[in-house]
Formats: sequence, structure tokens, C-alpha cells
Amino acid sequence: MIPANLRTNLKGLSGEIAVPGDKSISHRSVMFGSIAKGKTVVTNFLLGEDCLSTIACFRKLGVFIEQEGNKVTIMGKGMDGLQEPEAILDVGNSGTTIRLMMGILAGRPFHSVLVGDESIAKRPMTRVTAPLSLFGAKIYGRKNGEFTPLSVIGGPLAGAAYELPVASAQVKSSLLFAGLQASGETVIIEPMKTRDHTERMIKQFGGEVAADGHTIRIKGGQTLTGTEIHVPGDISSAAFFLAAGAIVPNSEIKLKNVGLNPTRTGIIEVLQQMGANISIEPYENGLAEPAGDITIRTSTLKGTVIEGALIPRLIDEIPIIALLATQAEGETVIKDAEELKVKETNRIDTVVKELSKLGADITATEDGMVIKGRSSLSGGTVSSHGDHRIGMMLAVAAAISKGEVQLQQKEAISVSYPSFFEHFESLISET
Ligand SMILES: O=C(O)C1=C[C@@H](OP(=O)(O)O)[C@@H](O)[C@H](O)C1
Ligand SMILES: C=C(OP(=O)(O)O)C(=O)O
Repeated sequence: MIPANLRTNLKGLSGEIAVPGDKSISHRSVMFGSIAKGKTVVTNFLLGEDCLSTIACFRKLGVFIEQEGNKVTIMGKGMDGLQEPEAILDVGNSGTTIRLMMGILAGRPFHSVLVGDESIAKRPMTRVTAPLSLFGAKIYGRKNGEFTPLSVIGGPLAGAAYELPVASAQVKSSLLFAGLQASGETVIIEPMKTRDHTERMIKQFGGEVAADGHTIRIKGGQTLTGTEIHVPGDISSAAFFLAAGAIVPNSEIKLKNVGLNPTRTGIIEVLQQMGANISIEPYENGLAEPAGDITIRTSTLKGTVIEGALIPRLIDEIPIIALLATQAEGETVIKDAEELKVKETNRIDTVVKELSKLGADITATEDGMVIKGRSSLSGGTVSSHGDHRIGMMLAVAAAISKGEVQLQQKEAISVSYPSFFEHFESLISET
């Protein structure tokens, strides 16, 4: 269900939601299930368009994948079981799919071609193609390998040591997939700790990987074995309702089964720093990925500074943090976030442009933004620019706006959260 107009000027949000499965973990479950030997069963898989693109790509590589609702069963035949695709691999809007898949395809003895949508065509790929070339891969693309369409001619790889110039879990993960098939050892050094779902999943599939601070080591020639994966709820999706609960008056929202991997919980720390009324009940289920319930209530917020090592731990939450900052007393400064410029859109520009239309006091900087609060938001016509996270942030902004808000390109939201509007409606108390 996609509403014609967004809900505005809400008087309260209350209730419980189980946000859908984590996007990063869902992608990886299909990838590891496809290169492992035997059956993998994934539950609470995210049926967002990005993860469905990953399933479609691995089916084209000859992997049998059955999907029944949120349950996905993958019949892996090992890395050698992947077959040369007869058609182009289309990753849609998904940067994670294309970058991680390149690490797998780089070591396979066949040719594959990768394309995506208009947004993917603008996103940088040299960050992955350059280190993979050091391992011996042959990858060709537009503008010297920087952009899609990309053509991968896989073959034997040799492990190498590589220091990542940017903090990127996608680049790290791509190199881990290459390292699994390379001869010898691969050593990856990251400038800052990024999400570690790939490392955790290698272990779940019976493989070995060692992390020491910012250095990750993996040996080639490992055989992985199919397993069962239960995907926790996506904290990046929960973030929109955490913000809504904090800024809509008279609200109390409980978010159930949210992933609490410490490499992803920057948003919780920022809410705490801003003075939000938030409580967390972690589960003690011993699963590879920690999870728990989070309750948020309407809060009086104050401005803060977000920078440095915190940035990779909340990179996808910055659009919604910018909205939170418009409702906080004083100034919020977001720095060291240049990476936002190469997401689905340039998220510094799109956040500043769209929130300004609603009356926010927000200015772009070279590496982030400065927001002055509190602003009373008004109505207007805004656009997601085809970026799911911008679309959801604007739907939450509308909830506290006084006038009517029209959102263009709302359909982008189904990239990561197809049931977003249903969940939103279920929280609205009409009194
Ligand atoms: O590895 C992943 O699953 C992701 C890593 C991040 O990208 P970068 O690695 O480009 O920072 C993040 O923005 C993206 O939504 C998902
Ligand atoms: C940046 C994102 O995803 P991807 O890089 O996979 O397109 C995101 O989901 O915010």
C-alpha cells in the first residue's frame, strides 16, 4: 500500500512493530548459501527489492533457490558449483549486491556481466575493482572500471595484503569473498571498524576468519557448509520509527527483534547523546547476530556532534538523524561523512534540499551537514529522488509537519522496507 499523500501533523504514535529482516544479513545469507556445500535455510529474510535482486543473480549462476514468504532455501554446490550465466546479471538498485558479487565472480573461471539501474551506474566501483585486480582478477568497466556495465573474467586469485582507503564493509566483504578462493592468506586493514556481518557469517558456515582490531585475515581454499540463518530485524529500518517515536508528540513505540550488532548501533548512541527516552532489552539467545527489543518515547532532544569512528556505525541512518536534529535544541554537526555522496543519491545534497523545502535550517558542508533546531516544519512537495532512505525520512518528517506533504517517487521505499507504510499506519492513534 502506497498512500497518495503522507500523514501529517500526527497527535501520537503507539504500538509494537517487528521491522523486517536486516538487508545486509539477508544479502549475505544468499551469497554464502550459494557458495557453501549443502542446504541453507534462511528465516526472516528481507523481501526488499535489493535482496530479491541478489536471489535473481544467484539463480542466473545456476543455484537452486526456493523462496516461500520470508523463508529462503538455497541448495549450494560449493564455489565450484557456480555456472557461467547465460544472461546479464542485473543488481537493480543494490550496491551491496554488485560489490560483494564481484569478489565471488573474480575467482570463478567464467565471464559475467553486471549492470544495475541509473543510480548504480553513477556509483564508484574502482574501490572494489582495483584491489580485486591486485589479486589477479580481470574486471572491465566504463571509465576505466569505475562504472557499470562491468565485465568480469574470473580466474585464479592470489591472496594479498590490502589497506582500504575508505571505511567500507562492502569493499571489505568483497575482498573476503575473493580471499576465500585465493591462494595463501589475504590480509585486509580497515581505517575504521565497519559492519562485520560477513566475518560472523563465514564462521556460521564453518569457515575461519581472524579479526584483530582493524586487521582481518582469511586463508584461501576453505570449504563452507550450508547452515540455518535467522535474520534479525534491520536496525537501519527500525531507525525511522525510533525517530518517529522520539519526535511525534505523545508517542511510545516498541520495536521487536531488532539487530543489535555493535557495528550497527551508532543510531542508539546518538539518540542517547541527544537525550532521547529509549530503553533496550537485549535477547540472550546466543545467536551469531545479537538482537533485542527497543522502546522509544517522545523525547526532548538536544543537538550533538557526530563524527569519526561513529560514522560507519550509522552511515545509512544519517538522513533520519538529520531530521531528528531539526527537532533538537541547538546545533547538530555531522562530519567525516563524505561517503554519503556516493550512496543511492548524494545524501548530503538530497537531505539538505528536501528538508529545506519543509522549512528546516540545514546547511551542507564538504563532509556532512550542520542543522539548527528546533524548526517547525511546514507542508510542501518533496521527492525521494529514487532513494529509499530519503523517502522514509520524508514520510517521518511529514508526520510532524503542519501542512500537507506530497512525496514524489515513494515507490523507492520498497528497496529496503516494502511494508513501511502499513507499519506506519498501524501505529497511528486517531484520538
Ligand atoms: O556491507 C553492507 O551490507 C553495506 C555497507 C554500507 O556501504 P559501504 O560499504 O559502501 O559503506 C551501507 O551503506 C550499505 O547500506 C550496506
Ligand atoms: C547504501 C545502501 O545500500 P546499497 O549500497 O546496498 O545500495 C543503503 O541501503 O542505504
